Amino acid sequence: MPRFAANLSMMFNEVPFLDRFEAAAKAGFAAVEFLFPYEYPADEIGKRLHGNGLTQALFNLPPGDWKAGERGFAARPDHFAALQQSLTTALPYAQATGVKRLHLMAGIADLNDPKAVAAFRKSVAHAAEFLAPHGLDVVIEPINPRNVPGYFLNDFLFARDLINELRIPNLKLQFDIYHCQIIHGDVTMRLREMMPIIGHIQIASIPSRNEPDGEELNYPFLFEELDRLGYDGFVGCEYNPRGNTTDGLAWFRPYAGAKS
Ligand SMILES: O=C(O)[C@@H](O)C(=O)CO
Ligand SMILES: [Mg+2]
Repeated sequence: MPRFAANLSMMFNEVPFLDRFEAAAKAGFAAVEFLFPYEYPADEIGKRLHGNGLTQALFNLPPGDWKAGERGFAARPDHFAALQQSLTTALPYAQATGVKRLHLMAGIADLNDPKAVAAFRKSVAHAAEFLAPHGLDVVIEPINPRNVPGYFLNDFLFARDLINELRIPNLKLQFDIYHCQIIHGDVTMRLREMMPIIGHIQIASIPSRNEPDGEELNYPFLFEELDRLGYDGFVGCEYNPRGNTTDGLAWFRPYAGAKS
């Protein structure tokens, strides 16, 4: 049975961020993820997480000025110092939560620009090397160009090839099913092929990015497929609830209370 993590950046927005840990635990989640914890002290995040008996599945390294449109530094030539600083900033949060993987965002850059590709390779290798002694994996996530126009990493095949070529043990793929379906389709075959390099999975309905209970994909089939493939990582619920978060959790009832 998949181990679902509530995404606290998108779910439980009925309450302030720090109260979403309790809301997720009460709804039956044993794990959580979120985009960024950096507005809050690391020890407060750790307290809310552990106080509610939750496991932290994932969060992102600092992306730069999000409101100004920055989406990470990894593929941006001349931003290596910012990338290094983002690793240092994230470390206390990783230690406070006990998370085992961090998402390294690529940034706005051109996948066809050799300088951006070289910067991305260097950043990915550096981040993995920096985080390895702390027991942390680095995950990279292809994102569809409708949601983030101009995002560098917009191709699952490029990400797969890079991971396979670099062969860094703690470098893995963040396979967001929502993005995969929009970019490429053929989700089940891609899950089967890429499973050996997958470090984290996320879900949402397509095209609306709501609860995974209808629209374009048959999620119950995909959840069974993850079991058949022996996936034992987390499945992040990275969706915008159609209404009240708890009212939209009928899809989750069969899985609520599963141990992390
Ligand atoms: O899919 C997404 O958008 C996220 O997983 C993310 O990390 C960046 O927005
Ligand atoms: Mg995602």
